[in-house]
Amino acid sequence: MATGDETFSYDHMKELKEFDNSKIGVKGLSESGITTIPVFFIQPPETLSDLKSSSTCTEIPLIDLSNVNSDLHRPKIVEQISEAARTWGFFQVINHGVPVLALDEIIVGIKAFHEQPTEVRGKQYVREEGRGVMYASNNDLYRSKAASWYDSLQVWMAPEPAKVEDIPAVCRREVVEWDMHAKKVATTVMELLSQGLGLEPGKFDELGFSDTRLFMGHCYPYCPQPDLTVGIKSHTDYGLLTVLLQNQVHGLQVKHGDGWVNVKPLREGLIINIGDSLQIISNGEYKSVEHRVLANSSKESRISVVEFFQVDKRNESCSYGPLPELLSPEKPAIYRNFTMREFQENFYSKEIDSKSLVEKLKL
Ligand SMILES: O=C(O)CCC(=O)C(=O)O
Ligand SMILES: [Fe+2]
Repeated sequence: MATGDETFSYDHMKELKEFDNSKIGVKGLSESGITTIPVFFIQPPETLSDLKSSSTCTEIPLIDLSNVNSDLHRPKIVEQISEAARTWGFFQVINHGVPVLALDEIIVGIKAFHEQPTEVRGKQYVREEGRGVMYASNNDLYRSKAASWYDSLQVWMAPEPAKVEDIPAVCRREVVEWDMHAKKVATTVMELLSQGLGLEPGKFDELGFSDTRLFMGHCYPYCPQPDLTVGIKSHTDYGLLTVLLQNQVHGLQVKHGDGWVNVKPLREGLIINIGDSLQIISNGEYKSVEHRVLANSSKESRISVVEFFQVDKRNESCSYGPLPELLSPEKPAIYRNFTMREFQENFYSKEIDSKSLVEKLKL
């Protein structure tokens, strides 16, 4: 009989370490056929009650990039994309130029990685956040109050790219190619976003917006108790821009107004979102918006491929802040500058959460 003592003797850290050392990830837990999730995955009541808040049936803006190089159509696309970045912080692009084959291959490659036999995967399980290749469950496992139901493969693409031979063979070519495709799309989008602020298209390229690139291949396996945990808890992304591709399994939600909006899987679509750093350097014009992933209740794993873009993280003392071109007596800076050192410290000191960088820098 449960006496209640278990609650008091429960050692969160010990349980986390046992799980981490088992190297099986949540994929392994899911495959073991468990019907109840370990206690350390159970989210606090405030997180759980918010999961029940209704999601509206609106959708994030959809932007067609087919005529992006036409003088006639470009201004309209600039307007659409900057409006989406100002009001939603999230949008989906189609006709972005990435071949359908490449979209399919990266999803298949990441799925294949996560679906290798547990022992094979376990040999590659390593928690080393700052460089090279990492495969682990919950990047912030030891920094968060409760764990979430996802595993990820993380590969640093720049400024110090992981050794190609360290990228798992099942998805090596796909990951390397994806970096190129994601960077191309991000460049196009950044040019449009720059124009949307009234700046030269090449402004963000000059700043080196893609000098730091982090690739992540997430897996959200079936969760037997999706009402007690999350796929990824609500957070904003820290960098400048994120490019995201998902398979056909639902789960991603974006905060809009008081509610959550489901980002429906759209074959051939790429999801783009504004990160905290871009909210700051655009002096609040573009919004970095909270998003989360629900724990997956479908038998098929949800796979997502994410690439984060940021200025060179090695420029530790370099200072970034609202672009002077955007400031005027009517529009003074609303954020102070930050250095990459500060950015890095903030990133690694806490669990992924909401707006911490933006809040911290607010004047
Ligand atoms: O898997 C997703 O759709 C979202 C992942 C995400 O938000 C992140 O990695 O920052
Ligand atoms: Fe995110």
